[in-house]
Amino acid sequence: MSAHLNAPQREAIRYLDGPLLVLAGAGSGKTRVITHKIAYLIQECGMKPSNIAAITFTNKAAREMQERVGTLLEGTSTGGLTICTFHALGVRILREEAKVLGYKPNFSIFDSTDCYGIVSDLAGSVDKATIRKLQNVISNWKNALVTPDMAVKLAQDDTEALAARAYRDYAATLKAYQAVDFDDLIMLPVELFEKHPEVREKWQNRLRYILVDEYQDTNACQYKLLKLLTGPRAMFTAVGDDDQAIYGWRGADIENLRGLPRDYPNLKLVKLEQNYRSTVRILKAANALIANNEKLFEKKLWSDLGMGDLISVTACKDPESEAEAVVMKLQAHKFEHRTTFSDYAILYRSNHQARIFEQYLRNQKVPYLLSGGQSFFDKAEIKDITAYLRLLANSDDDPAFIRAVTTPKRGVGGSTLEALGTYAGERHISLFAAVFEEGFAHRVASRQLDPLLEFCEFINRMEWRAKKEPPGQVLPDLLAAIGYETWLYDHEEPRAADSKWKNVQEFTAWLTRKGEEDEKTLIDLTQTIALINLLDKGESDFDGVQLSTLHAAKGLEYKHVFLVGIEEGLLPHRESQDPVKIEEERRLMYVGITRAQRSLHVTHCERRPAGKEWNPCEPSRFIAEMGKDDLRFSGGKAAGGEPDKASSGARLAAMKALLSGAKS
Ligand SMILES: Nc1ncnc2c1ncn2[C@@H]1O[C@H](COP(=O)(O)OP(=O)(O)OP(=O)(O)O)[C@@H](O)[C@H]1O
Ligand SMILES: [Mg+2]
Repeated sequence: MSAHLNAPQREAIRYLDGPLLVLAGAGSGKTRVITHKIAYLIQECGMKPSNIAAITFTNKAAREMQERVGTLLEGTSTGGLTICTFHALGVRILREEAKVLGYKPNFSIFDSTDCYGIVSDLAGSVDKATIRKLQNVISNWKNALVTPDMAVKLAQDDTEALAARAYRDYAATLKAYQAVDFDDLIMLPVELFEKHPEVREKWQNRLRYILVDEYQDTNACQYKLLKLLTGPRAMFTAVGDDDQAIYGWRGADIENLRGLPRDYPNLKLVKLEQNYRSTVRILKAANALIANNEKLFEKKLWSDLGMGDLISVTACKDPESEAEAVVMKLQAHKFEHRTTFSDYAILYRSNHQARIFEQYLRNQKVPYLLSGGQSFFDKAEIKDITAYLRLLANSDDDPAFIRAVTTPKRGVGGSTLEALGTYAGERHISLFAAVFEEGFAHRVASRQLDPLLEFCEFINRMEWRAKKEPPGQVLPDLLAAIGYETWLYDHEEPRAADSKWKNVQEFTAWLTRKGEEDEKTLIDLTQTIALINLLDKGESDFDGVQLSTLHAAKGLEYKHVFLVGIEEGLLPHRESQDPVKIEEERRLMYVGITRAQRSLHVTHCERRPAGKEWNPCEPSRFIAEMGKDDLRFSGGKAAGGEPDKASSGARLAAMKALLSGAKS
C-alpha cells in the first residue's frame, strides 16, 4: 500500500468486514480512499477486477479514476473492472437484461429534448413552462419509484390525475419506441432486480464489491439500486460529505446518508479530518461559511499546508470589468508565480456567466477549457442529423429510424410507430424492413402507411446517392429535403434556432471536408462519427484555464481559483431563497471555496444589465460569512480603506435571511 495514506485512510481501505461509510470534509482524501481501495482489493486481496465496481458522479470523474487506478496498478491487469456513473452502470445492466424487460438490446436513450417532444405531444396545446413542469413531475415520480399505475391511484385532485395519466401515456410511448429516458436508466434496473431474483443474484455475484464516491448526492432510486446490487452481503464502501450535497434540486436526498446507519446496523463509520488540499486560510473561510448551516454530522477539518495568502475579494463595476479584472489578475499572477494556465479555474453559479469570460480570455489569447457544457456530438441537433446518416449506413438501426422519422415531424404518429414496433417485434425484423411488408400494410390505414413508405423510399434514394457521391453533394440535398432548418425555426426560440442551425452547418462542413480529404463517402464517415463519440473527450494534456460551473467542479481541485459573480441573486440564486435552498446554495459556495489549493479570489459586481437597464447588485451574504480575518477587500465602494463596506450589504442580507427564516 502506498506510503501517502494516513491512519484512518488505511483503516478505511483495509476494512472488509461489512458496509463502510467514510464521512469527511472536502479534500480529506475520500476519493483517494476509493482508488487505493480498488488497488488493495485487486493486489492484496486477490479479487478479480471484474468483481469490483466503483461508481462516480460524472463521466469525467470516472475517467480520472480509471487513470489513477491504472497508474497504481501498473503491470497488473484491470480487465473487467467497472468504473462509471450510476447511469452508465444502468445502461450496462439494461443492455444485458433487455430481453427480460421486453426491450431490444439496442434500445434508444432519449435525452431530455427527445422526452420534451413526447410530453408536449401528449399534453396537447399547453405552454412550454407547463410541459417542463410535467416533465419534472414525471421525473420525480420515477426517482421516487412511483409507477404510472401507482401515480394514477394516488392522485389527489384533477391536476394530479391529469399528470398521472400523462405519465402513463409517456411511459407507454417510450416503450413503443423501444426507448428509455435518463431516469429509466436507474429505475428500470431497480424494477428488474425487484421482480427477478435470479437476475439480481447474478449481478450480486458478479459485482461483489461496490465503491461509491460523492455518496451525499445519490437519490432515492440510486440508493435502492445500490441496496439491491450489494444485497444481504452489503460489501460496499460509500464516501461522502453532507456539506457538499448540491443536487437536491435533482432529487438527491441527504436522507440517504442518514438512512445508511438505519438500514445497515453494522455500518462502520470512518472519519477523515486532515485536509491535504488547501491552505489554512482557505480552509478556515470554508469552515466559517459552512458553520452557518444546520449540522447533520459533526466534522473537523484541519490542514498543515501553511497559512497561505489572504483571500482577495474584489468589487467590480459590472460584468465586463469583472471579466477584465479577473483575466488581468490571472495573467499577472501567472507571470509572477511562473505557473501554467491549467493551474487556474474560474468558477460560477450559472452557465450563462461563462460567455463574457470566454470573450475576455479569447481577447487576451489565454487558452481555456469549458466544462459543464455539452460536447458537440451530444447536441440534439447533431444527433438528429447523425440519426439520418446512421440510417443511410444501416437501415436496421431502429433507434436512428425512430429519431429520424420523428424529427422533423412528418405525420408519423405514436400509434403508427407502436403498430410498426409490435409488427416488427413479432416478425423479428427491423422497423425499416417492416414498413415494406404486406402484413404490416394490412394492419394500418393508408394515411398511416403512406408517410412511412415515403420516408423509407427517401432513405433508400439517399443511401444510393451516399454510396457514390461525395458528402459535399449529398448533404445539402438531404438537409433541404428533410426541411431541418425550417423545422428548427418553427420549434425553437430564434436565438436557440440560430445557434443550432450554425452547429448543423459546422457539422456538415466538417463532414464535407473530411469526405474530400480522406476520399470517404457519408457511409464511411458514419463509422468515424461513432468512433468520435466513443473516444475519450478528455482534455488532460491541454494547458488551459478551466471555466466551469460550481456544480461541475465537484470533486476537482485547482491551485488557484476565482469565484466570480458572488452576489445576492446569483449565489444564493434568486430562485433559491427558502431556508432549505439557501443551505444548498451555501454548500455550493463551500464546494467552490474548497476547490482551491493555494489561492482564492472572489469577485462580485455592483450592477448587472437587465435588458436596457442596470440592476444594482449586493455582494453575497456568503462573503461576510467567510469571516473577515482572512479576506482582503478591494475595488468599488470597498476600496480606499473601507474594508467593511463591501460586507455590510452582505450582512444586511444575512440578517434579512435570518429574519425570514425565523418567520417560517
Ligand atoms: N494521505 C495523503 N497524503 C498526501 N496527499 C493526500 C493524502 N490524501 C489525499 N491527498 C491529496 O489531497 C487531495 C484531496 O484528495 P481527494 O480528492 O481524495 O479528497 P476528497 O475528500 O475526495 O475531496 P472532495 O470532497 O473535494 O471530493 C488530492 O490531491 C489527494 O491526492
Ligand atoms: Mg472526492
